[in-house]
Amino acid sequence: MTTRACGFVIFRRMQGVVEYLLLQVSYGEYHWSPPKGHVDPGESDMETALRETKEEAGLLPNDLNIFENVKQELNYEANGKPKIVIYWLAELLNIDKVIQLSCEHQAYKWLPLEEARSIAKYQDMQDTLKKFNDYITKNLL
Ligand SMILES: Nc1ncnc2c1ncn2[C@@H]1O[C@H](COP(=O)(O)OP(=O)(O)OP(=O)(O)OP(=O)(O)OC[C@H]2O[C@@H](n3cnc4c(N)ncnc43)[C@H](O)[C@@H]2O)[C@@H](O)[C@H]1O
Repeated sequence: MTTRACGFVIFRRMQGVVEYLLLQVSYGEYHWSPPKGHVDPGESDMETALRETKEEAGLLPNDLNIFENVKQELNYEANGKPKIVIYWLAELLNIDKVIQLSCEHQAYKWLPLEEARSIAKYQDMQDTLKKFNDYITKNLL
Protein backbone atom coordinates (compact mmCIF):
# COMPACT_ATOMS: atom_id res chain seq x y z
CA MET A 1 0.00 0.00 0.00
CA THR A 2 1.26 3.44 -0.95
CA THR A 3 1.77 6.10 1.73
CA ARG A 4 0.54 9.58 0.76
CA ALA A 5 1.77 12.84 2.23
CA CYS A 6 1.22 16.51 1.35
CA GLY A 7 2.78 19.83 2.19
CA PHE A 8 4.05 23.18 0.97
CA VAL A 9 7.36 24.41 -0.34
CA ILE A 10 7.22 27.80 1.38
CA PHE A 11 9.32 30.73 0.24
CA ARG A 12 9.76 34.29 1.43
CA ARG A 13 11.33 37.33 -0.20
CA MET A 14 14.06 38.61 2.12
CA GLN A 15 15.61 41.86 0.91
CA GLY A 16 15.29 40.74 -2.70
CA VAL A 17 16.49 37.18 -2.06
CA VAL A 18 14.09 34.23 -2.38
CA GLU A 19 14.53 31.86 0.58
CA TYR A 20 12.96 28.45 1.20
CA LEU A 21 11.82 27.00 4.52
CA LEU A 22 13.26 23.61 5.46
CA LEU A 23 12.67 21.71 8.71
CA GLN A 24 15.04 19.13 10.21
CA VAL A 25 13.37 16.03 11.67
CA SER A 26 14.31 15.08 15.23
CA TYR A 27 14.62 11.35 14.49
CA GLY A 28 16.18 8.83 12.09
CA GLU A 29 18.49 10.44 9.56
CA TYR A 30 17.73 13.99 10.77
CA HIS A 31 16.87 14.86 7.19
CA TRP A 32 15.51 18.22 6.06
CA SER A 33 12.27 18.73 4.19
CA PRO A 34 9.51 21.30 3.75
CA PRO A 35 6.51 21.00 6.11
CA LYS A 36 4.44 17.97 5.09
CA GLY A 37 2.85 14.85 6.50
CA HIS A 38 0.59 11.89 6.05
CA VAL A 39 -2.93 12.27 4.69
CA ASP A 40 -5.46 11.29 7.37
CA PRO A 41 -8.62 9.34 6.44
CA GLY A 42 -11.26 11.63 4.93
CA GLU A 43 -8.86 14.51 4.39
CA SER A 44 -8.18 16.14 1.03
CA ASP A 45 -4.57 16.67 -0.03
CA MET A 46 -4.89 20.42 0.51
CA GLU A 47 -6.43 19.95 3.97
CA THR A 48 -3.47 17.75 4.89
CA ALA A 49 -0.94 20.29 3.64
CA LEU A 50 -2.62 23.06 5.66
CA ARG A 51 -2.93 20.95 8.83
CA GLU A 52 0.66 19.74 8.70
CA THR A 53 2.00 23.24 8.04
CA LYS A 54 0.13 24.54 11.07
CA GLU A 55 1.31 21.62 13.25
CA GLU A 56 4.94 21.60 12.07
CA ALA A 57 5.67 25.29 11.47
CA GLY A 58 2.88 27.22 13.22
CA LEU A 59 1.82 28.84 9.95
CA LEU A 60 -1.88 29.40 9.25
CA PRO A 61 -3.63 29.60 5.87
CA ASN A 62 -3.80 33.40 6.04
CA ASP A 63 -0.03 33.56 6.55
CA LEU A 64 0.39 32.11 3.06
CA ASN A 65 -0.30 32.90 -0.57
CA ILE A 66 -0.86 29.41 -1.97
CA PHE A 67 -0.26 28.76 -5.65
CA GLU A 68 -2.76 25.94 -6.14
CA ASN A 69 -1.80 25.46 -9.78
CA VAL A 70 1.91 25.10 -8.99
CA LYS A 71 2.61 21.65 -7.60
CA GLN A 72 5.05 18.77 -7.78
CA GLU A 73 4.70 15.09 -7.01
CA LEU A 74 7.57 13.05 -5.56
CA ASN A 75 7.62 9.25 -5.60
CA TYR A 76 10.09 7.36 -3.43
CA GLU A 77 10.36 4.45 -1.05
CA ALA A 78 10.18 5.24 2.70
CA ASN A 79 10.59 2.54 5.31
CA GLY A 80 10.19 -0.18 2.66
CA LYS A 81 6.91 1.20 1.29
CA PRO A 82 6.18 3.33 -1.79
CA LYS A 83 5.36 6.91 -0.89
CA ILE A 84 3.81 9.77 -2.85
CA VAL A 85 4.42 13.31 -1.64
CA ILE A 86 2.55 16.29 -3.11
CA TYR A 87 3.96 19.78 -2.61
CA TRP A 88 2.31 23.05 -3.56
CA LEU A 89 4.23 26.29 -3.79
CA ALA A 90 3.30 28.91 -1.16
CA GLU A 91 4.70 32.32 -0.22
CA LEU A 92 4.97 33.53 3.38
CA LEU A 93 3.26 36.92 3.36
CA ASN A 94 4.60 38.35 6.61
CA ILE A 95 8.35 37.70 6.52
CA ASP A 96 8.65 38.44 10.25
CA LYS A 97 6.28 35.62 11.20
CA VAL A 98 7.99 33.32 13.72
CA ILE A 99 8.24 29.62 12.87
CA GLN A 100 7.03 27.39 15.71
CA LEU A 101 8.32 23.83 15.53
CA SER A 102 6.62 20.73 16.93
CA CYS A 103 8.51 17.90 18.65
CA GLU A 104 8.87 16.19 15.24
CA HIS A 105 11.52 18.76 14.21
CA GLN A 106 14.61 20.11 15.91
CA ALA A 107 15.61 23.00 13.66
CA TYR A 108 14.53 25.13 10.73
CA LYS A 109 16.32 27.23 8.16
CA TRP A 110 15.39 29.79 5.53
CA LEU A 111 17.85 29.25 2.69
CA PRO A 112 18.43 30.54 -0.84
CA LEU A 113 17.97 27.99 -3.64
CA GLU A 114 21.39 26.39 -3.87
CA GLU A 115 21.87 26.07 -0.11
CA ALA A 116 18.36 24.67 0.23
CA ARG A 117 19.06 22.14 -2.52
CA SER A 118 22.30 21.19 -0.84
CA ILE A 119 20.75 20.25 2.52
CA ALA A 120 17.61 18.77 0.92
CA LYS A 121 19.91 15.88 -0.04
CA TYR A 122 17.53 13.88 -2.27
CA GLN A 123 17.67 14.47 -6.03
CA ASP A 124 13.90 14.66 -6.50
CA MET A 125 13.58 17.26 -3.70
CA GLN A 126 16.43 19.24 -5.24
CA ASP A 127 14.68 19.12 -8.63
CA THR A 128 11.40 20.22 -7.03
CA LEU A 129 13.05 23.26 -5.44
CA LYS A 130 14.62 24.16 -8.79
CA LYS A 131 11.28 23.87 -10.63
CA PHE A 132 9.50 26.07 -8.08
CA ASN A 133 12.35 28.56 -8.21
CA ASP A 134 12.07 28.69 -12.02
CA TYR A 135 8.34 29.44 -11.64
CA ILE A 136 9.05 32.24 -9.15
CA THR A 137 11.77 33.74 -11.34
CA LYS A 138 9.59 33.66 -14.45
CA ASN A 139 6.28 34.79 -12.94
CA LEU A 140 6.76 36.57 -9.63
CA LEU A 141 9.99 38.60 -9.76
N1 LIG B 1 12.68 6.95 12.33
C1 LIG B 1 11.69 7.46 13.10
N2 LIG B 1 11.80 7.50 14.45
C2 LIG B 1 10.83 8.02 15.22
N3 LIG B 1 9.68 8.53 14.73
C3 LIG B 1 9.52 8.53 13.41
C4 LIG B 1 10.51 8.00 12.52
N4 LIG B 1 10.06 8.13 11.24
C5 LIG B 1 8.85 8.72 11.34
N5 LIG B 1 8.53 8.96 12.65
C6 LIG B 1 7.28 9.56 13.14
O1 LIG B 1 6.35 9.39 12.10
C7 LIG B 1 5.50 10.50 12.05
C8 LIG B 1 5.60 11.14 10.67
O2 LIG B 1 4.42 11.66 10.43
P1 LIG B 1 4.12 12.82 9.41
O3 LIG B 1 4.76 14.11 9.85
O4 LIG B 1 2.66 12.79 9.23
O5 LIG B 1 4.78 12.34 8.05
P2 LIG B 1 6.07 12.61 7.20
O6 LIG B 1 6.60 13.99 7.33
O7 LIG B 1 5.71 12.20 5.81
O8 LIG B 1 7.06 11.56 7.88
P3 LIG B 1 8.54 11.11 7.67
O9 LIG B 1 9.51 12.01 8.33
O10 LIG B 1 8.59 9.67 8.07
O11 LIG B 1 8.68 11.23 6.09
P4 LIG B 1 9.83 11.40 5.02
O12 LIG B 1 9.24 10.93 3.73
O13 LIG B 1 10.40 12.78 5.03
O14 LIG B 1 10.99 10.42 5.50
C9 LIG B 1 10.82 9.01 5.53
C10 LIG B 1 12.12 8.37 5.04
O15 LIG B 1 12.28 8.66 3.63
C11 LIG B 1 13.49 9.32 3.40
N6 LIG B 1 13.24 10.34 2.39
C12 LIG B 1 12.75 11.59 2.59
N7 LIG B 1 12.64 12.25 1.41
C13 LIG B 1 13.07 11.39 0.44
C14 LIG B 1 13.20 11.50 -0.96
N8 LIG B 1 12.86 12.61 -1.61
N9 LIG B 1 13.69 10.44 -1.65
C15 LIG B 1 14.03 9.30 -1.00
N10 LIG B 1 13.93 9.14 0.35
C16 LIG B 1 13.45 10.18 1.07
C17 LIG B 1 13.92 9.91 4.73
O16 LIG B 1 15.31 10.07 4.83
C18 LIG B 1 13.39 8.89 5.73
O17 LIG B 1 14.29 7.85 5.85
C19 LIG B 1 5.95 11.47 13.10
O18 LIG B 1 5.14 11.34 14.22
C20 LIG B 1 7.36 11.03 13.39
O19 LIG B 1 7.68 11.40 14.71
